[in-house]
Amino acid sequence: MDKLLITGGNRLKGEITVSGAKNAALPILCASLLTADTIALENVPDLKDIGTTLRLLGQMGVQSERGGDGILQLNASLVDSLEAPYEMVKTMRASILVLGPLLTRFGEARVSLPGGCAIGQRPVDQHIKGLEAMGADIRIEHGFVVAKAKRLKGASIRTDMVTVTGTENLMMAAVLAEGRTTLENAAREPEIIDLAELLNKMGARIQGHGGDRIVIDGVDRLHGASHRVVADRIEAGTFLCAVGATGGEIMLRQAAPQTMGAIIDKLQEAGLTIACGDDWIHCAMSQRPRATGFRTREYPGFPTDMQAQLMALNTIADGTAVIVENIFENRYMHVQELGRMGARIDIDGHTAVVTGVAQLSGATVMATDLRASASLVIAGLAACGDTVVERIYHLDRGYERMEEKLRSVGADIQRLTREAA
Ligand SMILES: CC(=O)N[C@H]1[C@@H](OP(=O)(O)OP(=O)(O)OC[C@H]2O[C@@H](n3ccc(=O)[nH]c3=O)[C@H](O)[C@@H]2O)O[C@H](CO)[C@@H](O)[C@@H]1O
Ligand SMILES: C=C(OP(=O)(O)O)C(=O)O
Repeated sequence: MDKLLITGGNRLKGEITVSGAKNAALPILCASLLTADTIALENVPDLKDIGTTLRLLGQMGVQSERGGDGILQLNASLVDSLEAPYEMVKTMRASILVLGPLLTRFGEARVSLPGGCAIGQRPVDQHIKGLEAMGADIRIEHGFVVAKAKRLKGASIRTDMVTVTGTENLMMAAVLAEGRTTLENAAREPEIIDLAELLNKMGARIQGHGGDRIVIDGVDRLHGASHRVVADRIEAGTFLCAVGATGGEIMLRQAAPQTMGAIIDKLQEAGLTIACGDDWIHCAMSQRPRATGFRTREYPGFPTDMQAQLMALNTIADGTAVIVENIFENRYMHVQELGRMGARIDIDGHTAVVTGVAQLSGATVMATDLRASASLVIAGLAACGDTVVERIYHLDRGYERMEEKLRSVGADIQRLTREAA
């Protein structure tokens, strides 16, 4: 298993190009199931989760090809399997996003229930409840969601909580349903807007995306389209936290600062100097970070996917920060590992109290999930001495060439491959 070896202490300086958003690209790839025409996608990041999704779609019969220009073409005219097997779903919960598209276009789907996960239970009951409201017959059989419907019918659906992939699944199901669907309490994340924009280019009739009430008028068929995936706000935020922790100055190119309001506000509170243009973010840090408490919330609140990274910054801040994780019940797996590097963090339920220390010390630590891994990298960059981050396959799920990007701005970080490790 690959590891990262980081020698801390280097200030970061230079330019990084932000990749396309994993969490926008995953539902968008699944949206290719909605039409027999070709979908052409620009800015799809090269990630393990993208590879897994392409394999999942491939075994259903979707053809995909990435051209020399980086554009990914998907064609779902020859779909001959309507099943998402456990082997794939277990490594990537977003596989549940094939459920809505398969059911609405083909009238049938068999998708393995996602397995247990390090950050919490993450049930899919709201996806199921919404599809049932649209007339689907859904059973849980042998660990699979088995769904059938002649043609889905538009419905008024209010989810019990705000769910990102739930909103995406139901939105994709509704585009080919008969009549109007209204999604109340919908998620407002930029990735939902990105998906809705692609679907509208394909001929869907969606309004209100970006708000908490999305109205979808079903159409009989969708056609091909081209789309550029929105920039990854979590990747960009992770690099900003890294500069906050090491000091220095970086320019992020091809970023989407307009999707990062809560992240930028908090990092400014922590002492970073940040300037933004339409698609760039410049940030500089020349002082010890200030302790910055926050509560994770649905968009436009502070994202849970940035909680671990901003916590890492707080471990070396001046003062004490109170952090509350409101979205997932078990998303503090990084705390123990940060503690091995000298961080002082007390957990009580959903609340973490972080008392900044003057310096972390490098250690061997284990990544437990995607953003936990990113927090350990940030801590390693700021620590004195060597840090080895093990099990970085989690990191590879969601960060494109992270160590190369960090090395290009002066970090001392290298990947130890299985043979070398
Ligand atoms: C691929 C993708 O986009 N993943 C993101 C998505 O995950 P994901 O879409 O899985 O997260 P949700 O927004 O659905 O989860 C929010 C909360 O609702 C609960 N819930 C959700 C659905 C449901 O049917 N029942 C239920 O109880 C979840 O357990 C969680 O406590 O949004 C999360 C919250 O911003 C992010 O951390 C993930 O990075
Ligand atoms: C939790 C995340 O992803 P997923 O929903 O794919 O597990 C994430 O991107 O931080």
